[in-house]
Formats: sequence, structure tokens, C-alpha cells
Amino acid sequence: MSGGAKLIDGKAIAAEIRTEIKHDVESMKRIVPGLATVLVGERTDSSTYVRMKIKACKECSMNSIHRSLPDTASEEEVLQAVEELNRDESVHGILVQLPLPSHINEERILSSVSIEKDVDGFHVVNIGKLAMKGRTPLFVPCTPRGCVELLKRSGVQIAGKEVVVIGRSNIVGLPVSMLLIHENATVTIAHSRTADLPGVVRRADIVIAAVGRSEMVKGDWVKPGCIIIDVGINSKPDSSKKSGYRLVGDVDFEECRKIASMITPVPGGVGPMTIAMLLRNCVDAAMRKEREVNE
Ligand SMILES: Nc1nc(=O)c2c([nH]1)NC[C@@H]1CN(c3ccc(C(=O)N[C@@H](CCC(=O)O)C(=O)O)cc3)C=[N+]21
Repeated sequence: MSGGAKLIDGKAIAAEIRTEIKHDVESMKRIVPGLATVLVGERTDSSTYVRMKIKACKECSMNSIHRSLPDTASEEEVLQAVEELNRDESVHGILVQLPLPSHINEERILSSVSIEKDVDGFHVVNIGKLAMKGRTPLFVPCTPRGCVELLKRSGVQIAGKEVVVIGRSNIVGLPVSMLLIHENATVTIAHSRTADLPGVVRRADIVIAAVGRSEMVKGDWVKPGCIIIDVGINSKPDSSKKSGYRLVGDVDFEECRKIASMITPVPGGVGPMTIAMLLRNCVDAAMRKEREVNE
């Protein structure tokens, strides 16, 4: 294809979803949806993401409350913060920003979030239901849900397609694979130990790249006309930028855009969708609560 791939504009699609969310929020009579964010420590990337989430809540007429703990906080102190938010009636969703400092047991903290408020979808019960046929988790993890939503809103038919997911993390690779199987795709999960990774990726009608390695997927790895969703966010030194770096994905964008039929950019692809889906999950939780109150 000489014209090059069509861009899947995640920023624009996320803005459209935020408009739908704001509309839902304003149609609610008794409840203002509230998102709680918990940040342990002061990693600059985590602080930035949390700030973006709080700003997005405001844009959608939602409430947000934030709890910051020092990176010296004990596991008990983090648990206590989560449990307070579990009891707080004005909070409908709780997000514990990852990664947590290494002295804290991540699974223990994530499983202490009430299932009804688990807007990240990381609680073992929600993941467990996602992994089973015919069960419905209360929440689907935000980045995976964002990937599927990008495909659907770009008019891509998922059923029957060969999808190759590169990466097997708990937050992206594994859950997005489950979700795509539920959408009737044929899914291959590839990873760092896959033999002949380029050969496997070349089979895909749809590639989901979520390995966390800068520009790893090259133009000659992908089938002409395929659709590429790039979940990676990596910083690459770039002396022409004031910050000294720029963001790149797991896909070599310049090479792959010449071969694919559709591709997401980084930034402006999956990232903004993650936040939109977080708000969607939180408003869904509040709407469920409102229905309960009405019954
Ligand atoms: N409990 C938890 N839930 C998360 O959802 C979660 C997390 N922990 N830890 C870290 C990752 C990362 N993440 C991103 C969200 C938005 C962008 C985003 O909007 N990125 C912009 C660029 C932002 C920039 O310029 O830095 C874009 O891709 O266009 C990126 C990454 C959520 N995460």
C-alpha cells in the first residue's frame, strides 16, 4: 500500500467518549460519580498520570479525591487508606497507582479494593471472571478495554480475525487477550521467549503490541494491510526536544505505517483511551449504585 496507514486517533476518540460520560454524569439525579486515586511515593511519571486522571474527572463533571502516601508508608498504612475509601459513600471507584514501592505486596493491596469499586479491574475476582466463559466481571481493565474500543469505533470487525498480542502482562497482554477471545478473534499470545517472533507477528490481521520495548516491531514483521494497536509508552533520547526525550511506542511507527492499513500513534493512541475507560468504569459503578438506591 503506497498511501500508508490510516491513523487511529485515540485522542479524538477518547474526547468523544468523555463527552458521552459527561452526558451520563449530568443525567444522574442522586449521585455525583467520585473517583479516588491513591499514590504511594513520588515517581514523576505516576504523579503525572494521576494528575491527568484528576483533570479528566473535572472535565466530565465528576468528583475526585486523592490520597498521597510517602514511599516509606507501610503496607498496613496503604491498606488502611484503601479501606477508608472502601467505606466512603462518595467514592465509586478506587485506583491505586502502579507500580507500588517494592516493599509493598501489590496483590494484597489490589485485592483489598472492594470489588464494586475496582475500576482498574485488577482485583483477582474481576480478572478471574474475565478469564472465564459466560461470566461477567464488574470491571474490565482500562487499557485492554481501550484497545477494543479503538478497534470497534474505527469500524474494525474483530470476529474471525487472527490477532497476535505481544506481551503477557497482568495489566495489558493477558486481559486484552481474554477480551479479544470473547469478541471471537483467534488470539496468539507472543512474548520474549516466542521462537521466531517476527514470523508469528506476520500472521496477524491485528497486532496488539504491549511488550515495553522501544520500536521493537519493524516494518518487515507485519503483514501488508494489517491493523496495529501500539500500547507501548517508552521515552527515547531526542536532543531536538526541550525535555531531552520523546515518547515512542513498541512499534517502529515510520516503518510500519507504510505497511499497515491502520495504526495508532504514540502519544495520542491508546494512552488517552486508558483514562477515558477509567472514567467510564467509574461512572458505570456509580450508575449501578444509583439503580440499587432506586430499587
Ligand atoms: N493502577 C493503575 N492504573 C493504570 O491505568 C495505570 C497505572 N496504574 N500505572 C501506570 C499506567 C500507565 N497509564 C497511562 C495512562 C494514560 C497515558 C496517556 O494518556 N498518555 C498520553 C501521553 C502522556 C504524556 O505525554 O506523558 C498519550 O499516550 O497520548 C499513558 C499511560 C495508566 N496506568
